[in-house]
Amino acid sequence: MTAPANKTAPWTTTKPTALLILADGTVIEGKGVGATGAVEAEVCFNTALTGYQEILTDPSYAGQIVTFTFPHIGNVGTNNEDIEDLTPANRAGAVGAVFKADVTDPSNYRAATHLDQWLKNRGVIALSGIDTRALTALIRETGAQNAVIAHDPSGEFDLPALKKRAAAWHGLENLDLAKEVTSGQTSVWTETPWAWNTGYATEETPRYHIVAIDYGVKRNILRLLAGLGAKVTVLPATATAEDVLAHNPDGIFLSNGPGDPAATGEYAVPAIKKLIETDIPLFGICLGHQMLALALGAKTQKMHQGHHGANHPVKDHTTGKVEIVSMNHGFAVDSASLPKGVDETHISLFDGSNCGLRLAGKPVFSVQHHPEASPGPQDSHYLFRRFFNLIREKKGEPALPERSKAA
Ligand SMILES: NC(=O)CC[C@H](N)C(=O)O
Repeated sequence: MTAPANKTAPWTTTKPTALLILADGTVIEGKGVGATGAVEAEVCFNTALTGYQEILTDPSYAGQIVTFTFPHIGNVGTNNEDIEDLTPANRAGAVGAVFKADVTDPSNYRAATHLDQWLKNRGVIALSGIDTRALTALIRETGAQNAVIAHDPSGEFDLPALKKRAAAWHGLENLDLAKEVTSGQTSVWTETPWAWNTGYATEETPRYHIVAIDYGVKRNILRLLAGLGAKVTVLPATATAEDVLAHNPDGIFLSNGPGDPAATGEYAVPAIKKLIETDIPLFGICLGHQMLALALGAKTQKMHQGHHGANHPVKDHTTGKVEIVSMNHGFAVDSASLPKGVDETHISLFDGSNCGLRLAGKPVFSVQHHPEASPGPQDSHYLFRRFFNLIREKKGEPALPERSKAA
């Protein structure tokens, strides 16, 4: 396969100001956007049609460069609301981005900052003007690639040195990034929940207490938990089972997050093992799902190209319903390794891979996809209600319908 460089693009009649250098030495030339410098990361592609700001600020993208298959990125600018990492100061999220079209001036009433400036502020290096279809096809054929993305407005690059860096980068396997992106301190989530997100009227006074372990949690997860009537205490990734139980929670939530789930085996997995011994309802999303599977004795593995998009079909075996979901993962739970007593509840209809599990006889379940969306369809919001119903059941309260009229 030839390099998907687009050397005839108008801005490259002089020198390219940004490069994407794959570990195999392929050099893709483009126009620099955002921060300058060079960084090693894994390149993946995301097929969502909307939500570039939420995608770029999803802490699960730490250590990754996102190639957007949607060609026009930046046209609605950026704002201060569509940010998914918990503390903006952390600036956790993708380290690089690849766009097809040049970034235009924003045209949207919510736009506060031009994408170029916003990427600069966050330290994200991007390049535009390449054939993203060809790059996506290359990733689909050869798998997610280790690479270096480099931006220098002078167009002066030390190519041999950058190629060396790309080839030498260790990749995401065995890499623990959750500890790096966690907000790192105990806090109570206070942002006002968005009632429209829940399908139910927001409860005025929280009736339940949920402890969320932050491995790189997305804001919309916390909003949805709060919107269903919970006070949410956020604990750092390294919280022990004792730290969690000291808060006397009605429910425990394991968040999404970046890196290799198997690399969290020293702190997260042992804590989760203890937490599932209690009878407290527990719900995990994405990295939280993968770590729960590890705690139950299953295995996780690196995927070929991963799932990154907002249009993936997933089947819920417990209801027979198909939901169109938001996805962002490069590792997956090996269904064949699920031990007895652990049921596979959801599968991807793209490749049959595991997308959910539940522990027989315990109020414990998790999913691989992103029911909080942001961005993406809200088909899976019912999973939050499923979690709350486990809490309600334990308290002797009647179950809420899983699906509101809107869902
Ligand atoms: N969104 C997530 O939590 C991602 C989980 C994990 N880092 C993966 O890539 O599979």
